[in-house]
Amino acid sequence: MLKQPNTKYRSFPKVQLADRTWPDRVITQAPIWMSTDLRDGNQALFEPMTAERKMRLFKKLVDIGIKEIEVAFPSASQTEFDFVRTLIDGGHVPADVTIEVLTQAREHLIRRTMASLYGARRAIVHVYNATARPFREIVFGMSPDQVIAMAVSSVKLVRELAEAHPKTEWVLEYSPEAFTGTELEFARDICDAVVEAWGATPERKVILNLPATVEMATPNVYADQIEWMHRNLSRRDDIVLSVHPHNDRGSAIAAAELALMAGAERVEGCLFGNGERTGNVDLVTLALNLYTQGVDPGLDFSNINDIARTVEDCIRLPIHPRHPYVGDLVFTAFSGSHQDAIKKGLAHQRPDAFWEVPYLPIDPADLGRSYDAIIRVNSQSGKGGIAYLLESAYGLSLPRRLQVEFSSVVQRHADATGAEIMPDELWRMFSEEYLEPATTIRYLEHHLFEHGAAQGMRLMLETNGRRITLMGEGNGPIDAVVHALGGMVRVQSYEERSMGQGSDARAAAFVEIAIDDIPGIRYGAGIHANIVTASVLAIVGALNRILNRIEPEAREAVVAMLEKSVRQVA
Ligand SMILES: CC(=O)SCCNC(=O)CCNC(=O)[C@H](O)C(C)(C)COP(=O)(O)OP(=O)(O)OC[C@H]1O[C@@H](n2cnc3c(N)ncnc32)[C@H](O)[C@@H]1OP(=O)(O)O
Ligand SMILES: CC(C)C(=O)C(=O)O
Repeated sequence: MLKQPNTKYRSFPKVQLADRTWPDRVITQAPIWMSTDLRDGNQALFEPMTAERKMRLFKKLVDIGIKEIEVAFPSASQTEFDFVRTLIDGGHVPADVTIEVLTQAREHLIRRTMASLYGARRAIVHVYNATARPFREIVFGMSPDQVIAMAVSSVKLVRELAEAHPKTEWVLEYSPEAFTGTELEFARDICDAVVEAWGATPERKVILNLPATVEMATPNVYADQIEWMHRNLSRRDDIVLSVHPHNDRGSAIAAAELALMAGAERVEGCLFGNGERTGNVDLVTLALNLYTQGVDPGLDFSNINDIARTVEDCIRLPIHPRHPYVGDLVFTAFSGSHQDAIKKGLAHQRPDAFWEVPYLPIDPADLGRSYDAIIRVNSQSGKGGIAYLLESAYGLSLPRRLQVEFSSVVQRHADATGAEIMPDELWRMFSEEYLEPATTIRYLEHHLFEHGAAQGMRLMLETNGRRITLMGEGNGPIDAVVHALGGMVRVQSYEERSMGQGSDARAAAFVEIAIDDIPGIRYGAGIHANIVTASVLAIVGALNRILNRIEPEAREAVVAMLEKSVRQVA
């Protein structure tokens, strides 16, 4: 790259529009949407779509609710021409949908283009010629007046051919191609001439489409250009002002939004931003941006995954996993603080309240996406995401401090493997760590019985291959177990939850214990149909987890104390 890029590139000139009004405007209604997936999108593919794929995508666009669809460049090939004929002759165009086709401003191409449309109920004929100086001078070798004459004579020819076929409702669209690089006065003059040549009226408007054929500047400059045109076109009431942003600088969405604020009423683009080079503006993102501001886009993306798969299959290009609203990863949080906030936000969100879940600009359910995939766990995840996955996949809700304890277990595993951890893997780790820890002391069975005002507990365990029976009593089962264990165990916290519902319901007990003279506090968990059994399992589990972390001699000392308890009680 150059050390001094200013020797090769220069900044885009400002538009003289000191009293611009668009910065204060808010978009309050959806524009007219025009999909050019089957034309601009199609011309940007390794291989153009087959007629079958074009038809499939056409039907999907109709399902979404798009009412104006540019279906072909009929003079480019027989396939393109035939596709338009099939749509018309096969009766595939719904009554509320208008098909559109594109043609250069050249007589033989216009005649062929019009022939493709005869018999249509309503059709938009889209004529274009480039208007920027390099095109005028280098491509066409024409003066500005000659370029205007080219546009005007083409429009007159379309008008003449249209008038010869009055059964069709004809709409003219004109694009000064390369508008963003065209002097604004010249763009206005050629557009005014076209409007005049078509004989436009407020009832028979011309669509004037001002393309960012190449996105050349920041979006505010495009907005200024659109507002300038909006204010300076001589017959604004006879015009539907349309924009066609490309994404060369990556800001097509912003450019389209600012253009709407600046006076545009119609947007041309493609689903998920397919199109020449870096693509056309993405109609899905634009529409859903409106939706998240409370504006009905008039388009239906309730099953966005199905739309995405159809588009990918038709155009044979993948959608990026981080593409707004649709990418596989956009409703996913890997990092701990995001997971924590999303988990809390989802729990806090009421169905009838304004959407307010941190990090999620839209409710994934509105797009037919599931919450399950929102949180995923890898080495950057924290306790919140881990807890969310265990709860959503297994109905297991962990106490907060247990979440902290278990997340360090998960963290070690994630660091070692470097991979994402799926819910079944999390469950396996949780089971190994808490439900089936390596055992010094094995639970066999217990009997709980009334013992006067107290509860008595006979607890059978196995240590070193020997069965021992301990007796205890207390003011409840937990107290009785602690007593049976000789009082060396102190319960720091106890929580129980239910897992599942009805006859399948099980109890989950979580106990946090400490042992006298042994450092560390550990959780144990027990899951069982019987809550007392779950609690006993949790205490024995926690005991084992502590014993697993200490020296063998200390462990033996604890076991010896237990066996001593047997003698004392028995
Ligand atoms: C920004 C856009 O997306 S514009 C749409 C682009 N899409 C397409 O081009 C669709 C596929 N194109 C094609 O199949 C062919 O280019 C055709 C059928 C349209 C034309 O083919 P050809 O007649 O062989 O011309 P070619 O492709 O070489 O185009 C260059 C000629 O078109 C002229 N031209 C280019 N754009 C226009 C225009 N909008 N209006 C009038 N003439 C034009 C050029 O000046 C050049 O003319 P010249 O040969 O007299 O110098
Ligand atoms: C023909 C026009 C609208 C076009 O595709 C462009 O300028 O990008």
